[in-house]
Amino acid sequence: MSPILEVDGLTMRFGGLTAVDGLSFSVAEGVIHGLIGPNGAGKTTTFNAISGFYRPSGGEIRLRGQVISGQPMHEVARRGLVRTFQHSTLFAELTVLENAVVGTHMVHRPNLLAAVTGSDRAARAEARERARAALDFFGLAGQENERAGDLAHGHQRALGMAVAYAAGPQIVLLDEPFTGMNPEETRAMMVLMEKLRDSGVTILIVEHDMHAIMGLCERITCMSFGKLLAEGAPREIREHPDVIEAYLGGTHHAA
Ligand SMILES: Nc1ncnc2c1ncn2[C@@H]1O[C@H](COP(=O)(O)OP(=O)(O)OP(=O)(O)O)[C@@H](O)[C@H]1O
Repeated sequence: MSPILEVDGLTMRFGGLTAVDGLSFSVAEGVIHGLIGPNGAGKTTTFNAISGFYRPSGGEIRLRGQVISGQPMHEVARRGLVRTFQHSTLFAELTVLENAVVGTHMVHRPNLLAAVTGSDRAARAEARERARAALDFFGLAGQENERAGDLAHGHQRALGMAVAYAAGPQIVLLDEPFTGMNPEETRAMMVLMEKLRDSGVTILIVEHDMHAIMGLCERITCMSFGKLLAEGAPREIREHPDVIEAYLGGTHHAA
């Protein structure tokens, strides 16, 4: 099957520092694909470039063969690629449902104010329906009216995924979704991700929790110092001498 996402010679420079240096990899449709590497390897920068947060200094990013690099985030989202952030609750003061409604407007109507105030009745009802379906999918249906900031940590993370899912993406980029989770929350989140993948959404995930990454991903890309270091199935990556060396030689150790 042709890849849904292609990163082709991506380069990101910040002044004199090259954070990502000619990185190429592709993500097959319908899989959970991991992007790993020691601290400072360039993973978050890569995510920011793919999702339209940064304009690449060089290279090209393609979604289903169409160039998306250089497009703004809302346009990238409209085309079907949505990301979550490391600290993913969008609006702590809004209710769970209102947060999910904002997710639907990432692609259907980029006007946040209209999203929250709901100037147009039919569109608002439709957005609420999509938002409710997303909350239901992630097991948050009973908490629609709670303030997002009051949710337990694991539920806040699930809400971050529901907000992304409400946008109706073909591929989601998850940035360290297991940070701060206890083992039980991690397991619950892994089940949600598999459910998301099984619903037809491709997942690209940056994560330091090696146990979770190895258990979840069909394929893993490992980068180091901005470059591709190794790529393969979890077992190949776990046993790859360059990967072991990169982790042991750096400040971060694989669990
Ligand atoms: N906006 C920026 N301006 C300048 N340098 C940056 C910027 N963003 C990232 N960098 C640098 O680029 C390099 C890659 O950083 P990045 O955050 O992408 O790595 P990472 O693999 O996500 O690390 P971590 O696992 O610690 O989150 C680092 O040296 C970092 O200091």
